[in-house]
Amino acid sequence: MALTKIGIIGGSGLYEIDGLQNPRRVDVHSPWGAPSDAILTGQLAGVEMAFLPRHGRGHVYSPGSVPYRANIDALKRLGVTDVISVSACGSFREHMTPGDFVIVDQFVDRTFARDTSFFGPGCVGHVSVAHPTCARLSEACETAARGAGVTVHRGGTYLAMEGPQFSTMAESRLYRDVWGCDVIGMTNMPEAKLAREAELCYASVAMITDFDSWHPDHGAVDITDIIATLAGNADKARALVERLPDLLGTDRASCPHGCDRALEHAILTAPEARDGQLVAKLDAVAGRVLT
Ligand SMILES: CSC[C@H]1O[C@H](OP(=O)(O)O)[C@H](O)[C@@H]1O
Ligand SMILES: Nc1ncnc2[nH]cnc12
Repeated sequence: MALTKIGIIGGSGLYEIDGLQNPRRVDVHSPWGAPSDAILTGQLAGVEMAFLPRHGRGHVYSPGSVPYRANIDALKRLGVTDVISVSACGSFREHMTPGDFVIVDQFVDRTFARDTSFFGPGCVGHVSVAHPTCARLSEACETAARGAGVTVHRGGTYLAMEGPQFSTMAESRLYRDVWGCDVIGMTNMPEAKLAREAELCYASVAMITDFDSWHPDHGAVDITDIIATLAGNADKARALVERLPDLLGTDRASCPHGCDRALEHAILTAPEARDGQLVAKLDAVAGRVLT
């Protein structure tokens, strides 16, 4: 039985968490580059925790320049077993209002200028992302959010856009009316795909800040409105995080949905045809199946 280590990736507005015992900032060296920031580690109610602000402290990285591969590799390297992504997002649904949280379970990936995989020439791997989030971890996030008094919606499709500009009204209506998406953000892809490649359970907590640009009564998305909602959302996210250790426990059985075995039959490149340099970089992410 492994030990639980909860990794929190904090999005816009969530740059710190508090209350950790033995807090330490760790600079993790990853072969995939420098992570967004030092990773804050410690324990909460006896459970190991790691916190990484996605955009870095001071919000340095734009959604397209976040070092997603380094971030996921660094969390894996630290022994994280469960990743909870916390993100600001716009809503496409009347009943999902600013201040509500959505436990995302599907994505439409419209990003196009990011490194989307740890695998490549010399080590080709294909994982399934049909179910890109972990139902067990999502359940814990829903329970934690309800316990924290947050209005929470279980299940929703997140449109991941490239950004950094917000959508046009035509795009907003397309994503909502034609594609059936529920929320929109700029960061959960390729993060969720990379977490699956790294055999990490991944859940996404989307914190609504606005109605994007489709809503006749709300007009265009406005960054000042978003910023006004972010601080309250971040306090709720901290209250959610505080409840996770009790829900997940210290001992961790293997994932009932197979997230931690995603690479079992994923690598197609024959051992003798593999690129040694790439295989070396994959030590943390895929060492379990490559050695
Ligand atoms: C704050 S406005 C747009 C910005 O907020 C979201 O960031 P994150 O997903 O890291 O919370 C969105 O994706 C954009 O990056
Ligand atoms: N409307 C929106 N579109 C994309 N990312 C967002 N983050 C917060 N609100 C957003």
